[in-house]
Amino acid sequence: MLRLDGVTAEYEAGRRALDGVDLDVADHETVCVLGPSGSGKSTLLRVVAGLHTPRTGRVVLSGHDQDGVPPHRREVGLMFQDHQLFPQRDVGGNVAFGLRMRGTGRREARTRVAGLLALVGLPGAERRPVAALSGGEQQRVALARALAPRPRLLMLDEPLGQLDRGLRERLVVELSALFRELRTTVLAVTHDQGEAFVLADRVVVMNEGRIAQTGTPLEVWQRPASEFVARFLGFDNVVAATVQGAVADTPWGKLPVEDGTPPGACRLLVRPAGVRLTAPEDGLRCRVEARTFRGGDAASVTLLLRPADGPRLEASCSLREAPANGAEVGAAFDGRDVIRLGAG
Ligand SMILES: Nc1ncnc2c1ncn2[C@@H]1O[C@H](COP(=O)(O)OP(=O)(O)OP(=O)(O)O)[C@@H](O)[C@H]1O
Repeated sequence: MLRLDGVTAEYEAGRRALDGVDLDVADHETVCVLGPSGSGKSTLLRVVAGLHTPRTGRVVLSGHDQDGVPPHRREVGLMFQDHQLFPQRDVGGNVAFGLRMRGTGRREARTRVAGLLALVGLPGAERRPVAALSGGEQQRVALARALAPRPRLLMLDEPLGQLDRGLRERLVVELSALFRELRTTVLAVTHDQGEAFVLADRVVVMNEGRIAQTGTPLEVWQRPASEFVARFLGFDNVVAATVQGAVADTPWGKLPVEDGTPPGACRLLVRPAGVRLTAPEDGLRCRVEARTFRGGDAASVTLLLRPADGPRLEASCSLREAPANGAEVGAAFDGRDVIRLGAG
């Protein structure tokens, strides 16, 4: 459906916003682009939409090279962070805009607009002026407008950026169901990992204009390819280590690693879920330095452990088992959560 081949893009000569990006998006796939601010996520969307001309490389949509094809001929829907609604039209007029351009009949347009407004949590808002909407409401109207013409490729830049948490959580689940139902191909930029996890068939993590890793959300969370990806996902237990056989020598002592882990000096990630609490004498002896509550159904607590030697260690445990601040505990390690990271 979409292919980028060695795409580089620059706003100023010599400073690459995209640097040799290769990416394939299959029909009906939802791909989420994640990455820190300035890593090139928006530029990627702009290049695909035809709003920015790449310096080198190709953008191919449904087998057609898009070189020289203007934005309105690309059959892509794009929703920006700053949503750009038409202030002089009411909500219904905004959502119906793309439908009118495509000659959709009045009755069908009305039904579809009503359905989309209900979906984004603004049922019956057709006649409201957009100037009277809050930022979050405007964002929902922009989303409905981008969805209305059912574009073959829908691109969203932080689609739920300004909404409050409860609404985001509800909308993201509905969006994911909607994308599946409409069988739209989606390329979405988000900085919210939870959102990417729900929406994406595949995530692309970007760093300084390059793709640092791509894979299913599970693959990327379970096996971050590099220290950059691991830290971007919020993992802090990353240390220098030397792997030999089924053991890694680390500042926390000798840790088990999975069979087949390549030997040698490397950076090593210990996922907090793989740190099990024991009696102090049965593991690496640590003091509990801080506890952070993570809500949700499977309420869990992140513990910051201070070993006598070596850097601090994050562990997670259930609320019920959480030891008190200052408690002495032991830490034991599960080799399945001890991961050798690649360079880069
Ligand atoms: N209009 C512009 N003029 C000059 N440089 C720009 C322009 N837009 C983006 N850049 C630069 O290109 C690089 C990539 O920016 P881009 O907006 O694609 O990143 P991003 O990952 O979308 O960031 P954010 O998450 O903050 O939106 C950055 O270094 C940025 O400073």
